[in-house]
Amino acid sequence: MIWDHDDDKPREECGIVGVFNHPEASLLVALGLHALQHRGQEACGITTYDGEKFHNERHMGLVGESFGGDLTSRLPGSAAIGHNRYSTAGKPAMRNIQPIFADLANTGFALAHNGNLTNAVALRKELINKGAIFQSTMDTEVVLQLVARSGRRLMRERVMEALQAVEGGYAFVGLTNKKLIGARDPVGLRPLVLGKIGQGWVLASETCALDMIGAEFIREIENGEVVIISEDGVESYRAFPERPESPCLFEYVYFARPDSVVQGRSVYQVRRRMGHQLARENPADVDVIVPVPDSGVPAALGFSEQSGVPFQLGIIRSHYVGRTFIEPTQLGRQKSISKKHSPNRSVLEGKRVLLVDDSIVRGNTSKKIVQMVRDAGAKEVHLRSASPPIVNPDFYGIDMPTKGELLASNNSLEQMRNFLNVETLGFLSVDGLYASIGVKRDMSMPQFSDHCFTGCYPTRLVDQMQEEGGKDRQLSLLD
Ligand SMILES: O=P(O)(O)OC[C@H]1O[C@H](OP(=O)(O)OP(=O)(O)O)[C@H](O)[C@@H]1O
Ligand SMILES: NC(=O)CC[C@H](N)C(=O)O
Ligand SMILES: [Mg+2]
Repeated sequence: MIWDHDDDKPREECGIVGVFNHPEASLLVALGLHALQHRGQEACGITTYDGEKFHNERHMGLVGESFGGDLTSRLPGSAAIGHNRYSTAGKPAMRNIQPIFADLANTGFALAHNGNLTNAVALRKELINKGAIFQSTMDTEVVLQLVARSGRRLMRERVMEALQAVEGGYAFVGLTNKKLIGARDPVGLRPLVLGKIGQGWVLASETCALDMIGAEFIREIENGEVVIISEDGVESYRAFPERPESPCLFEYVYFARPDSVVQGRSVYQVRRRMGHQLARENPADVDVIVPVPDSGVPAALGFSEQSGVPFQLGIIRSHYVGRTFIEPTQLGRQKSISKKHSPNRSVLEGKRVLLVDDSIVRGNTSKKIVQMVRDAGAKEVHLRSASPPIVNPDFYGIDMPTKGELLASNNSLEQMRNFLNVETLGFLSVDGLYASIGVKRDMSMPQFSDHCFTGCYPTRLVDQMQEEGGKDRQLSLLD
C-alpha cells in the first residue's frame, strides 16, 4: 500500500464494487470498476482477502491504467472490494483513496463509499475529542472510526451502530476476513445492486458492472438495508425503521450509465422520454437537433423523435477526455471541456441548431459549446436542458456544494439565455422529469430526492447548518 503523506496536490459520485466467493475476485472487481469509471475518475483502489491476509492497492488515476497485468497474483483472494473516487469531502490526494482500512481486534475492515455524509464534520470533531486519529480527510473515515470504536460484539451490530450515527447519502461496501457487507442510507439516495456469479456474490453501484463481469442481477439493496454476505449466503438486516425510499433523481439525469437499470427502469429509455417531454414542453423551430455528448445523447434522440426534426452528430466527442463535471477544480473542468468537444461543420454550417444536454450545472459546458457551434457557422443556436434548472446545492455525493457556483441559482432564464448567448433556452419541468420516469410527484413526500431542483432535502444538514453559523470549516490540518 502506498502512503505518501507529502503528496497533497489538488489533482483532483464514486463507483463501488464487492465480490465474495470467486477465485478471481480482484479481477472481477477491476472489471466492475472499469464499467463504473463514469462515476469517478480521480483515483481507484482494490482491497482483497485471501484467507490469511488483506491486500490493498490504491492509485491516483483511472482503473485501466492502474489495474492491468496479473491482478490475481498482486491482489489474491476470493473476496474483494473496490472504489472509483470522485471527491466530495477531502481533497484528491493519496491519503484519500478508498477503500480505507482499519485493524479491528479480530479482523481487518476495509470500506468503500459512494455518497456524502452531512454530519461528518461534527462527528469527526467529536471523535477527535475522544482520541481518534484520522488517516484521511474524507467523510467516509468517520464510519470506519465508529465501527472500530463500537462496543458491540458482532460485526453487523457494529456496522449498524455506525450507520445510525451518520446522516446523508451513502452506499457502502465493506470487507472483513469472513464477510462482504453492503449498506444503503435510510432513503436510498445512492444506488447499490446485488448480483450472482457462479457460487459467488457481487455488490455494485449499477447493473452495468454486473453485465461487464457476466453476473446475474438479483435485486437492488433496499433503502436502509444492510446485507451481510458470508459462506452462509446473504442475510438482510434493517438499520432503521422502515420508510419510503427517495433515491437521487440525478442518477437518472446524469450519473448512471444509460445501459444500467435503476428501479427496474432502463436509464436510456428514461432519458429518451425526458427528450420527448422536453420537446412537448419547450418546442423549437430549428433545422437540426444536436446532442451534447455523452450524457445528452438519449434526450436529444427523444427530442428528435417527438419533434420530427432530424438528429445529427454536430459535435464530436474525444474518447480520450472523460467526464468534465466530475473533475475537482474549475480550471481542470474548463481545460477538459475545451479538449473534449469538436464541431462537425458539415452538420452545423448555415443551420438553425438545437443543442440538447442532460443538465446545465455551472454552465461551463454550454457556454463553450454554444460559442463553438456558432464559430462553426450555425445560423442560430438554441439550447434545451433535459432536467430542470439546478438551483440548490447537493450534499449527498455530487460535488456542487454552493449556490454561488450554480448558473440557474443566480440568474433568471433571460439572464442565462444572454450569458449562454443562445436564441432560445428551455428546461424540462420538475413534473415533466417525474413523468419521464412514470411517476406523479407527491408534493408532501416526493418519491425522489429532487433537492437540486426543488430545495426539498431528504435529511438534516448538520454540517451545513453549523457552517451557516459562520464557523470556519477546516476538516483537517492535512487538507
Ligand atoms: O454545466 P456544467 O457545469 O458544464 O455541467 C453540466 C455538463 O456536465 C456533464 O457532462 P460531462 O462532461 O461531465 O459528462 P458526459 O460526457 O457524460 O456528458 C453534463 O452532461 C453536462 O454536459
Ligand atoms: N462521490 C462520492 O461518492 C464521494 C465519496 C466520499 N465522500 C469521498 O469524497 O471520497
Ligand atoms: Mg455532458
